Amino acid sequence: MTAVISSTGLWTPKDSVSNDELVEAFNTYVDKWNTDNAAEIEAGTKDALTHSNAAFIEKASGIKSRFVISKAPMLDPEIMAPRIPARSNEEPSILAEMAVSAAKQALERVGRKPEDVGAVIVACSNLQRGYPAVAVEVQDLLGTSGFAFDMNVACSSATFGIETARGLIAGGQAKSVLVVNPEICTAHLNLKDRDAHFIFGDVATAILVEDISVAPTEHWEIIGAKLVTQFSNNIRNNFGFLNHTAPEDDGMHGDRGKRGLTDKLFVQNGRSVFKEVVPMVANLIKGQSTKYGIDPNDLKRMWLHQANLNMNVLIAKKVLGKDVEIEQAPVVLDEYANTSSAGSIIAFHKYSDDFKNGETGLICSFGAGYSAGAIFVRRVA
Ligand SMILES: CC(=O)SCCNC(=O)CCNC(=O)[C@H](O)C(C)(C)COP(=O)(O)OP(=O)(O)OC[C@H]1O[C@@H](n2cnc3c(N)ncnc32)[C@H](O)[C@@H]1OP(=O)(O)O
Repeated sequence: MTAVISSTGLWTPKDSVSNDELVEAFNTYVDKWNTDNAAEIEAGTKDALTHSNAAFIEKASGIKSRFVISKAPMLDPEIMAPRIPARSNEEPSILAEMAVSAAKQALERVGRKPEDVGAVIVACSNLQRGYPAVAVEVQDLLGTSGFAFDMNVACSSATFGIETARGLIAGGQAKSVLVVNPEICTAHLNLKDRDAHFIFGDVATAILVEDISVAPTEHWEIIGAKLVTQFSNNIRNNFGFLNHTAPEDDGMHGDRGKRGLTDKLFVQNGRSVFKEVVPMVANLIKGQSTKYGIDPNDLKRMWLHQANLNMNVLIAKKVLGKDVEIEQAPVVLDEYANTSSAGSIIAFHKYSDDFKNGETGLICSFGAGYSAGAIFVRRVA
């Protein structure tokens, strides 16, 4: 039983926010906060907030802009957050809607009918509710058969989802499995946190994983995959269903995070993440390449997780033993920022059409957990 990747899909929000726009809003918020708190700052009981800087953002991360679902409120210094109106239970939920848009594109690209899909996995960092599973709603909206479920491995949700789909196919549960990654990362982002306000964007991706017996002639053979996790608090978000039960935490308004920022949103020690995740991922890629008898230099492309450009350049250098050419490790985070699990899939979707029969590549995710997933693929055309 061989599972292959038959197709991918991408849904991008129409609005984009540049670093300059984001920084202007942030700095206006900072000036107002400092004015409102001038007495405490003067008395030394509060620290003044510091301006952000667009040049720093691009240099430190490689990010130039991000696509977002709710632009105006994010840039309103009085709000500094997306505003996504709640929907009634009779309307499709926003996460399901985004997932369906990406999934439809993946299906249409290979002429696959929804009813031929036997399983849907919604694999993403932030699920919008406890239950029913968003994936079951996607199944209903698309009209797929079989079953559906949600899973979350943060930034590695898509690669773990692909490998889970492969397992379902091997176990005979389905011949055609849709893995979808709707990511509204701006909603878990603290736009008042200077260290992180620039990091994330919104998007949805889809991957169609199929048994070779039903797959199109042109597809991506999965040579092999490896998943790893290693516990770390360096990327953490304490949002969850127990928040309102914590007596010491004043419900959702806990203020225990790094530098007094809310820990019910994304918080990270970016420097530590950088230092610890780079060797973890480089060793993963090198170890698996050896196992499959592939010289990493023969990989035509590595579609790496899109969190930080400098991090990707360093990982590629450790793996290849030399500086990487941009075509070999394409960048989408300049335009999309960090879109968590979707990042490496956007790169794969946008930069894979030039592959010829037999050429090999690597989809690789890494992030919170820590978690990392490496999927080695070979083009069959
Ligand atoms: C879903 C997921 O993918 S989870 C995310 C996974 N996370 C990652 O992969 C993160 C990897 N790490 C990173 O990307 C980087 O560490 C970054 C971009 C977060 C930060 O870059 P760094 O170069 O490490 O910056 P660092 O936080 O050390 O700050 C360096 C300086 O810039 C300053 N700085 C921080 N933010 C800003 C800002 N917005 N504007 C201006 N200056 C800033 C800091 O105050 C610091 O100043 P100092 O040297 O005077 O103390």
